[in-house]
Amino acid sequence: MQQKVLIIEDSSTSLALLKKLVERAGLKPVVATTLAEARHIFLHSDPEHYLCAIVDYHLPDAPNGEAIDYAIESFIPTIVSTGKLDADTRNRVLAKDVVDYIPKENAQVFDYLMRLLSRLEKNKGIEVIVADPKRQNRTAMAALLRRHNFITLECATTEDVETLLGKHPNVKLLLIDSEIKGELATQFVAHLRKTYSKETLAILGLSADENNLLSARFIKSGANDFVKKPFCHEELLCRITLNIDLIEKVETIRRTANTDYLTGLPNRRHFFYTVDQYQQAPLSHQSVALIDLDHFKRINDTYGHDAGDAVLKAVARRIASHCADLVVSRFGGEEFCVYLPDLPSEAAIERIEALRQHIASNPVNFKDQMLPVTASIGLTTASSTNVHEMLTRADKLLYQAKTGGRNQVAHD
Ligand SMILES: Nc1nc2c(ncn2[C@@H]2O[C@H](COP(=O)(O)OP(=O)(O)OP(=O)(O)O)[C@@H](O)[C@H]2O)c(=O)[nH]1
Repeated sequence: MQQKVLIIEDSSTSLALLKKLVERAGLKPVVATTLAEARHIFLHSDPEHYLCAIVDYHLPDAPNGEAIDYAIESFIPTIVSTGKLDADTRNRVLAKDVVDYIPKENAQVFDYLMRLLSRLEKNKGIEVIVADPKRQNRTAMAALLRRHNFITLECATTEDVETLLGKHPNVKLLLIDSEIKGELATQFVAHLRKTYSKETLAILGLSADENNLLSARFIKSGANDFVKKPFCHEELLCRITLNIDLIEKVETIRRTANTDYLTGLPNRRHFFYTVDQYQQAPLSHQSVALIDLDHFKRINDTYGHDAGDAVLKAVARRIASHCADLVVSRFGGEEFCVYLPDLPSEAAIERIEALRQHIASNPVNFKDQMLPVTASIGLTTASSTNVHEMLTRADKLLYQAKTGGRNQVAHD
């Protein structure tokens, strides 16, 4: 379901701009020009359907931020838009439990709002651990993070942090107080870094300690950042966003570097990395299948390059679904590779023969034309710790399958 954004705004210029921005972010704007109208609209709504509200500080029937209180009380993460930017208004806005505030009618700020909306959307899938020995601190911090749509997990000891990290592989951020119970906080951060890299888990140290050396000690032990208590919410959230943005950028780069751009399958580089991971443990069986589409040039020549691309994508999907438990890769051009760890030879042969039949019996629909596709496959079941040796054997067998008439599996 498309997420909604409640906009409470009486200026028609700002309203038009906000609506456009919300739509551009792929969200559905729901508009009210007064607090009364917002109450009416929201009466039959489910807060769960709203990503957030963007609320004007000053409205005809709510001149002093009453609409902000209403949105917050309705459990919607609330962003305030305000024409006034004086310190008093800013402090009054931030004293309410808002996500953030944006000054109105400033093009750069609207760019910031776009990023904020996208962040709120992404945060819904991000788990954060708040590790602090004091329950009151934990609760306040978790409430602040939930306002930004993060999923929060709380604990008081280093032992519990490790248990939570083990149970929740999607945790991207750990906020750890220097007074955490258990191990010394900085030592514990260094210990965590043996398992969790800076690119997968951001660790942010917090401390009320007057000792100025603590920030450096946290960072040298492997923390991504440090914030001194008492902290300004705005600064803390900026730092959290910076660190999480960085983790996501690294994830994107890693994904791109390991994925074939056309089919979305893992690429050759990822194949070798994954096989290497499997080979770290002793394996009683290993097989490698090289799959090459037959007369693929003809498809390009007859139906065009787009048709060729569509066939490659369709075959990739079939291989991926048929071999979901195996290591699959597009090696390049019209060649794919499947690595079968721990499958006895007979089972591997059966599996790959079934894949060949699956490809051959499902022509690809391209613009309502059914394009027949077959594949020749070379399969070696002679296990070796050197996967390159196995690939050379599979390649020779593939050649046999081609010269033997195509649309067949040749195995040793
Ligand atoms: N559409 C499309 N074509 C590609 C892509 N990569 C490689 N090709 C084409 O795949 C074709 C491979 O042709 P050949 O190596 O002669 O092999 P073939 O026609 O499949 O013949 P056999 O393998 O002998 O059955 C070439 O025409 C390449 O241009 C791609 O990403 N998209």
